[in-house]
Amino acid sequence: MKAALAVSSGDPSGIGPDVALAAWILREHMRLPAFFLLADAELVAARAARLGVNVPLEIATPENAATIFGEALPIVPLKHRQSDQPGVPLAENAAGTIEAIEEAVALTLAGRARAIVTCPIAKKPLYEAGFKFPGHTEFLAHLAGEHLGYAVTPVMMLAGPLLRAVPVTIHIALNKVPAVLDTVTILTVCRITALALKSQFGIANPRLAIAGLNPHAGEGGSMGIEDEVTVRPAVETLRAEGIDARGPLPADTMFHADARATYDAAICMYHDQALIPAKTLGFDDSVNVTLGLPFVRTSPDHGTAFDIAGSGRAKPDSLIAALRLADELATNRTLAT
Ligand SMILES: NC(=O)C1=CN([C@@H]2O[C@H](COP(=O)(O)OP(=O)(O)OC[C@H]3O[C@@H](n4cnc5c(N)ncnc54)[C@H](O)[C@@H]3O)[C@@H](O)[C@H]2O)C=CC1
Ligand SMILES: NCC(=O)COP(=O)(O)O
Repeated sequence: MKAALAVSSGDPSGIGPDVALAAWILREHMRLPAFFLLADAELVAARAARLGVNVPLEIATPENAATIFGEALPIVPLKHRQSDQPGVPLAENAAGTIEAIEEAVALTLAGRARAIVTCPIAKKPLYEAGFKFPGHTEFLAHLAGEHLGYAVTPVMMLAGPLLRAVPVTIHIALNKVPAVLDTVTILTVCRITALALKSQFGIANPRLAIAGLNPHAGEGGSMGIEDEVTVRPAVETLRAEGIDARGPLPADTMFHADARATYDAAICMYHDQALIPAKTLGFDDSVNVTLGLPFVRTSPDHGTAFDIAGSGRAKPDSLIAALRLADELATNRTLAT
């Protein structure tokens, strides 16, 4: 029997517990891979009662979770307790939120879990509790780097049926993007993306469409120089390496259907350039994947949705897509090694 996926419960005041419970209820109908939830079991029980769903919970180990999964939602309990206050992010819950992510990584690296699926975290309560990373992506890269003994460059990909989009810069203020963006970073992100598309997504010759930074990809330098000075040299180097890369392309005409048919991933220069088209085209079924790690990590594309936590309105679709994609990528990774 395959090991189960490790699901970190995210900010417990958000919809992580809601969508995990809903996904478990749909496990047979949606043919979901087995997963266990790293969580405070009492909080999950309280949330299930609040939502009025009848989900048997069973305290599990990573090893027996896959066996339990058909009959009960396996909970691998946290050391830290968490308080069930949907919609009210609490710094006091941060320790458990961080523990769940760290434990998911440790279990996956030890081969005790198949891959990691993270439910959403809100950054602010974590920062208030001293968390130093902009988001999961950077934290997971840090944990992977500690394990490997060298720095890891994580790459965020939003993967959906209609679009794969990769932001080169991630969680930074827009006014910092031009200074942070450089040719080497674009090259690294594109190489990691091309490799992952081949080895994990089964695309033999991945085609990358690389966006410019400025309107009209800089209009020949008259609307900004970064497209010519920073992006174009990266595209030329990638092409010289045999990677099918095009750009810098005007971002505004990259995402309509005919344009999307010409590439396998859009490489974007900043967070919203990638995430706006990704979430517009597939809010319910896109998945946030971190490439470049020594393990598989996926996540729903949405955030904590504090406005609907505990109300029964949270849709589990993106978590379901994340569970499926984690299972598929873990299989492909195993086959590749
Ligand atoms: N992977 C992660 O950990 C992510 C965390 N976040 C964090 O989430 C927090 C809130 O972010 P927002 O920008 O408000 O985005 P959000 O995705 O949490 O919510 C945006 C809107 O979409 C709705 N929504 C989100 N998920 C839904 C679902 N599954 N079913 C039905 N409706 C849903 C919400 O109710 C809200 O109206 C922030 O602190 C952000 O940092 C945001 C994205 C990803
Ligand atoms: N907007 C995407 C996002 O914030 C998710 O980031 P991460 O927590 O997966 O790094």
